[in-house]
Amino acid sequence: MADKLSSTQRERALGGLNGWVYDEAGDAISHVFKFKDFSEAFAFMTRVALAAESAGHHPEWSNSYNRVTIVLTTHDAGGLTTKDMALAKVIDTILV
Ligand SMILES: C[C@H](O)[C@H](O)[C@H]1CNC2=NC(N)=NC(=O)C2=N1
Repeated sequence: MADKLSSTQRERALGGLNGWVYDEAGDAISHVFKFKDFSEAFAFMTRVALAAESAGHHPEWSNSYNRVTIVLTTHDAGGLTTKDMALAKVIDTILV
């Protein structure tokens, strides 16, 4: 199982991501994505779902019309790990 990140590791990893924010209470990172419409939002979710499944690491997320909120944390470890940072990086690349 992946180890929880130290605050130094976390800040360094966050610096390499695009627009993710740290939630201290949940020891998680989150990002609210906005799209043109539901179709675009759901297409994004489909791509993230496939990437998550192949990584064996899954987001907590919600969707409302053109908005997708993603929260990443590692349940098995009880907080943020490299798996969350790696999935966030993949999600960033899906967006471009
Ligand atoms: C057995 C399986 O790999 C684990 O249950 C994985 C699946 N996806 C997961 N996703 C997340 N976000 N946290 C986990 O601890 C986790 N565990």
